[in-house]
Amino acid sequence: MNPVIELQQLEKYYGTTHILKGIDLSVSAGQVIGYIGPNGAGKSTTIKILIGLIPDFLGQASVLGMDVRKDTLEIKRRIGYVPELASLYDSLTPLEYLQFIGKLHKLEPAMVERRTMDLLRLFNLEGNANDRMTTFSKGMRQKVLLISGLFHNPDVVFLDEPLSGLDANAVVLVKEIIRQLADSGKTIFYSSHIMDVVERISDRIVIINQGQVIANGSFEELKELRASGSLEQLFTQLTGNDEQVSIAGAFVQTINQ
Ligand SMILES: Nc1ncnc2c1ncn2[C@@H]1O[C@H](COP(=O)(O)OP(=O)(O)OP(=O)(O)O)[C@@H](O)[C@H]1O
Repeated sequence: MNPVIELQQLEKYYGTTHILKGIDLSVSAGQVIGYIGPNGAGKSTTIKILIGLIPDFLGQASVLGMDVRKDTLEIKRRIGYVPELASLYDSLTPLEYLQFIGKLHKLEPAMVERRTMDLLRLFNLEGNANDRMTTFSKGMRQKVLLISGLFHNPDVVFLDEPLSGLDANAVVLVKEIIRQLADSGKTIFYSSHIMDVVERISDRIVIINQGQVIANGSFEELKELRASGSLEQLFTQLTGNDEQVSIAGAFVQTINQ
């Protein structure tokens, strides 16, 4: 089966800073890929390249067999993207915003209205459908972003920190949505810092560090790299930051001086 997402020797410079140093990755349909790494490792940059937001990179990147440099519009039609920082048109209401998203995807207006209300209700936001989003909490905004990224039923979904700001019930709901989307054949590529979630819902976990893939496999396979119990422990060991206790001690000592 052809890969749904493929990266070959992906490199990215910002100015003279080498951020991605040759990422190779191949993802099949129906997989949930957890793409993790330390702050600043290049996760959002990789996602932005895959969705066509960053065209200047080296190497090859394709989504659904299409070149992300050339087939930008067709790719955008078939993917969903939930960005890292809530960049919503705040002065709109969720109803207005999702109608706007529906128009961008050329969806039928009556269906857009019906789907909007149904999805807002499922996220407990039906009472806020006509409120300006300037008044929304972080989690409420994140829910609207999640709905807008999935609204047009995309084949491939890119989620950058999708659980940011969500309460425990919403986290469980989003995890289940991700699982059920993948079970129905959709491909989910997401980054997150919440290791126990990544551990539980990913078919494959890809860890990047200093611009390179340092681990790529199921959680069971990754565990064989080190004799550690959890993904959190494995992550801190592999990314060279397993001195958090002494760093925390130094931090507290510094503010006490
Ligand atoms: N537009 C930009 N111009 C210059 N440097 C950038 C730009 N965007 C990102 N960077 C740098 O590229 C590196 C990777 O950033 P990126 O946002 O991809 O990291 P990330 O892995 O998503 O991090 P986080 O976990 O903190 O969200 C960082 O060092 C960042 O400072």
